[in-house]
Amino acid sequence: MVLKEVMHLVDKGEMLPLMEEFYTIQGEGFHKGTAAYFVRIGGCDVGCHWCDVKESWNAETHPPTKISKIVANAANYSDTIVVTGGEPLTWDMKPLTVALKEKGLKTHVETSGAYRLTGVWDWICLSPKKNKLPVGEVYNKADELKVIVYNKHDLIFAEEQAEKVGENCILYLQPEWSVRDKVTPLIVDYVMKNPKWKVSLQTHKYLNIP
Ligand SMILES: C[S@@+](CC[C@H](N)C(=O)[O-])C[C@H]1O[C@@H](n2cnc3c(N)ncnc32)[C@H](O)[C@@H]1O
Ligand SMILES: Nc1nc2[nH]cc(C(=O)O)c2c(=O)[nH]1
Ligand code: SF4
Ligand SMILES: [Mg+2]
Repeated sequence: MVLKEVMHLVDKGEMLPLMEEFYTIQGEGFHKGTAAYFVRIGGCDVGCHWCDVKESWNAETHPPTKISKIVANAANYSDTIVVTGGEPLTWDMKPLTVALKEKGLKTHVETSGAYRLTGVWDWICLSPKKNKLPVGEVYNKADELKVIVYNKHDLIFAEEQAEKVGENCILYLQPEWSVRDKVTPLIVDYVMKNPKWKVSLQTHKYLNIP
């Protein structure tokens, strides 16, 4: 295919820069402990200094891949597909998610919400970032809010973000991995004092799985 054609298909969400795919256990949030197939889409310009997957940022380093291929492969592994990145909402998620739903698969997304919400989702994990706040309807549509805590100021940010989500949205505080020993006690104390919040850990990192 010529480059222009590929770029056009990526624009339409018919092809996506695929970084990696893997069958694992959802490590974080409400569905932690549940087997799922992860599809990691390249491209993100949010720029979190502690991001644990910086290799995802530059979309040009990840091959544009037809969604039909992604879907056919994913269906072999699990009935639950977690789309992550990078920032999946950089791209139009409608074609991918419609195709996954047509196969009877459950669609979950991990997103910062920094770009317009596209796609048909069974579960939306919104993890807002201070440097590029969520936009539009994602606050109302989020099933879980997962705020990463790097320092104590992030608890104030978490409360501000919790004001914006729907009343049934489940609220999580997750330690930033590199400072987990320092911030986990803060989170534990905060959750006991403010029990509308729950703790989320990156359990896959403790299990040594992807
Ligand atoms: C790599 S991001 C990709 C999806 C999307 N860009 C986002 O940030 O939600 C997947 C999840 O990992 C979280 N995360 C990334 N780096 C982390 C770190 N160092 N410690 C804890 N959580 C982290 C993000 O906040 C997000 O909830
Ligand atoms: N096991 C596992 N669970 C996860 N939950 C969210 C992840 C992500 O990077 O989006 C992730 C991940 O990378 N691995
Ligand atoms: S928004 Fe997500 S992928 Fe992008 S830098 Fe932040 S944690 Fe990493
Ligand atoms: Mg991860």
